[in-house]
Amino acid sequence: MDTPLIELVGVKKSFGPVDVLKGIDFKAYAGKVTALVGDNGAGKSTLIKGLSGVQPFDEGTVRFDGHDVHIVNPKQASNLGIEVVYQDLALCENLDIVQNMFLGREEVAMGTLDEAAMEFAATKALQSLSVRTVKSVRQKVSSLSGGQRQTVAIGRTVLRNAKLVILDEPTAALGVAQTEQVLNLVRRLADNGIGVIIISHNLADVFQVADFISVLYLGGMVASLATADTNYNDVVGYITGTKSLEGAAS
Ligand SMILES: Nc1ncnc2c1ncn2[C@@H]1O[C@H](COP(=O)(O)OP(=O)(O)OP(=O)(O)O)[C@@H](O)[C@H]1O
Repeated sequence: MDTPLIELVGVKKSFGPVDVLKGIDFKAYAGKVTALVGDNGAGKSTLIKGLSGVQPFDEGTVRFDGHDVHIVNPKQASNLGIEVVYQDLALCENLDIVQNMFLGREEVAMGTLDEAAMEFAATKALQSLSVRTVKSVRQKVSSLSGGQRQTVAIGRTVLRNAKLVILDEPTAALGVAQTEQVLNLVRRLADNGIGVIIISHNLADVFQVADFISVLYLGGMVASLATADTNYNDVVGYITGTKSLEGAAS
């Protein structure tokens, strides 16, 4: 297998006396979708916050594209090409799609915003994901559905030339058809060569979209599996702790 795009070795994080991540090993690959699953409180968000520099890890090694890195703030993560799409999506309702996709990184030409260039780049980013559900990139976000909003947030990561996109529960608030759309989008992100980590409580989504499944249980990584080599019941067993590390191909 290729060098992992991201590799964690022995990563730890504590809050006071509480050990939340107890020496985690984890890998995710370019062009692949890796699902990170685990029950409430297992440590998924803490792992993601460490990767995105929001809440740096206490100990352990982080390798990005084969190189040791120290991600201590979000800017550093972003410079490496790590983008997180949080559940709240961080979109501005009163701005249109282009404005949201360029938020804080607007292109300027001769002292004014280069609207044409931004519109072109936003359209191109959405086209690279074969997005057909958005009528106009000048639509306000307030007029978009939940699935379309996810599309905008995911498109923004493409525009930022992300190498690793982390999606926190991207389908949690969506109905069946929109979930399908977003999962297709997740697949296309990976097909474009981007490494994708998806956090989800919905195992049907996980089995549909993920190439690999990593299971956290009480701050430990109990299984790292190829989706093709496992099944729903086993993954539920790892999540609930009824199946142990033994037998896990981690
Ligand atoms: N800032 C903090 N201070 C103290 N404890 C924390 C802090 N952040 C997280 N924790 C604890 O760490 C544990 C893991 O939390 P985390 O949010 O990473 O879990 P999670 O797997 O993302 O759960 P969920 O699926 O509910 O979002 C929990 O027991 C939580 O209470």
